[in-house]
Amino acid sequence: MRYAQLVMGPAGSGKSTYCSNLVKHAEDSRKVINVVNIDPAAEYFDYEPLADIRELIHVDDAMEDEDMKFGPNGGLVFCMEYLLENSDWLKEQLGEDVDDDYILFDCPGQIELYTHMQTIRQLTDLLKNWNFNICAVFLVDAQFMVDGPKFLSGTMAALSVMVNLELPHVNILTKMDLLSKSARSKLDNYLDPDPQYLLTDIEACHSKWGRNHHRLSEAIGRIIEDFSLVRFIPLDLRDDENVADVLMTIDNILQYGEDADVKTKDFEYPDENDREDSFS
Ligand SMILES: Nc1nc2c(ncn2[C@@H]2O[C@H](COP(=O)(O)OP(=O)(O)OP(=O)(O)O)[C@@H](O)[C@H]2O)c(=O)[nH]1
Ligand SMILES: [Mg+2]
Repeated sequence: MRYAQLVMGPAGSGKSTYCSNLVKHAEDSRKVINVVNIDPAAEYFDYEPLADIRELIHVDDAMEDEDMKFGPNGGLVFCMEYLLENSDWLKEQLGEDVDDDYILFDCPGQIELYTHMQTIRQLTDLLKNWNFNICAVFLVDAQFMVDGPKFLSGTMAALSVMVNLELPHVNILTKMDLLSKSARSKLDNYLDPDPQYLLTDIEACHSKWGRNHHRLSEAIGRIIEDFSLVRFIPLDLRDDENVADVLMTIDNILQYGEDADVKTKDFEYPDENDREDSFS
């Protein structure tokens, strides 16, 4: 078996940073995690990718094509379809089917790819055929979740990804280090889902939505709570224990390491004092 996290989320939600931090975290516990970049428009990430879609096709290739004349979003969709048509390339880049391979797929930030288009789903079907257990990991910037209406809309976004991909799924709130104390405590109240609290908050925002759709918001909140549909795990990358917990949650879902000789590499533990207390 091979293992994959499909790391998704809106633009700038912290996908690439999450990937590079997980690689470092794994190194600290003498494990190997690789990252594959499948964002054809990626400009910056600080991990060494196992494979990089930009070597197959770059979004500029699609945009600069005289006949196609794509804009950035159409170009992205074209590139993802091109990747699927050239899946042999990806298969070769992923290498031999080695037991306990662990790969993060750093995805593009256009959310429509996950909420209603089929390309990512087709990609996951391919990965399943190649013996991968996959966990969908959906990242949302915690700063966009700290008031009632935003929390509701972030929850609905996560839900549409879950419905569209039908994969084992984890939602993560990123950039927890940027929240103020008061924002953090507000978020804690939402995370322990209490639709009533959320509703009161939505109403307190005096939004037209809150006034006109009180019962709808309440119903959505209740459905989400009753069916335990959407949960978010907060992640502060500065906190090693938090990172380890998140990774363990995902590994349990993937059934990674259950009966395995987990792949390790010789690695010298850094001196505790040398560790930087920063998120990257
Ligand atoms: N403070 C803080 N900043 C973060 C964290 N994660 C990411 N960032 C910053 O947020 C910005 C976007 O992070 P990326 O990791 O590039 O986000 P992304 O989701 O890969 O972005 P796209 O690929 O453009 O969609 C960068 O400036 C990061 O340094 C975090 O946990 N804490
Ligand atoms: Mg990125």
